[in-house]
Amino acid sequence: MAIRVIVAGATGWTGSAVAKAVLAAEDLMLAGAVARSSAGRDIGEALGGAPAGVAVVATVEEALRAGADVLVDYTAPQAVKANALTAISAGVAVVVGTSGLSADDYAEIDKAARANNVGVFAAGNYSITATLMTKFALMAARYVADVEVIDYASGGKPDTPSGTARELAERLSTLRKPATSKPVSELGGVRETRGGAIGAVQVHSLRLPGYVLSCEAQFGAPGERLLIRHDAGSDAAPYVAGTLLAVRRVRDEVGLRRGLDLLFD
Ligand SMILES: NC(=O)C1=CN([C@@H]2O[C@H](COP(=O)(O)OP(=O)(O)OC[C@H]3O[C@@H](n4cnc5c(N)ncnc54)[C@H](OP(=O)(O)O)[C@@H]3O)[C@@H](O)[C@H]2O)C=CC1
Ligand SMILES: O=C(O)C1=N[C@H](C(=O)O)C[C@H](O)C1
Repeated sequence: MAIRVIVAGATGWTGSAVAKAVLAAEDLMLAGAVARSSAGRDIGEALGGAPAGVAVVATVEEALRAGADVLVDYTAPQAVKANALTAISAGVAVVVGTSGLSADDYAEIDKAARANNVGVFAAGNYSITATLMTKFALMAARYVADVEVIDYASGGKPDTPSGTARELAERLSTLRKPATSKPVSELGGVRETRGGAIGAVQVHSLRLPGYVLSCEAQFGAPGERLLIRHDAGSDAAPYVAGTLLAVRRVRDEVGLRRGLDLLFD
């Protein structure tokens, strides 16, 4: 039987690519589409194609009324947590694409998922090459103590750091050896220029026209540096396959799992 999928943010840059892929996949069924400004329209037509027989609704609560197995969220940082908790409390598994959630937010989502016997999957970045960046950086962190993360995005990105950088810093923190640089708290001058700490890793976010989203882990050792970097282009296609992989696997476990690499191996 096809997996019934609701896409929240179905008219957006990423959500529209995911919704089209769900409509095209034989083992998936688009059970709902959420977006406020297109509410009432057929999602196929809203995306510039043939009618799909699914009306866009303004909220996840409304979409859940038709029944679903998995909610995919590509909305906005201020909407994603409530959407995820709403789906979880209805017993529906969740794939989180939207960025902006903190470690505390994820702990709350995990607790709710376990209480409701539901699976949740989240990845700061569903692209395969971005996931490889994280994997390679985690490998390097086993051998090199000093690492900082730099996050580049367009000026309009509403959250900082990016979901990609946040997840990378959180995961590097789990392997982090003591840094050799002076502690930020002991520095004179403008301390904010040293970035913000996520776990044990300093993260620096640049917001400039010309970037889509890039993320790099910079490792330093005496006399040398290693740069591991991912650059996203202006097409949402790289996120689709990873998102659908998570949709197909999210109901296999209870509670939250984070990082697309967990599904690679
Ligand atoms: N993990 C990953 O690999 C990736 C993560 N992202 C993240 O996904 C998120 C979305 O990015 P992007 O696709 O560029 O965003 P867009 O702004 O292009 O699209 C957002 C979509 O969500 C809808 N939306 C926004 N707010 C709400 C709300 N409160 N309730 C219901 N629907 C809402 C919008 O429609 P309307 O305004 O009409 O409601 C629109 O359909 C961002 O946080 C981004 O960082 C993006 C790409 C990859
Ligand atoms: O806001 C975006 O555009 C993107 N955000 C994601 C993030 O916050 O890491 C990743 C994606 O490359 C695009």
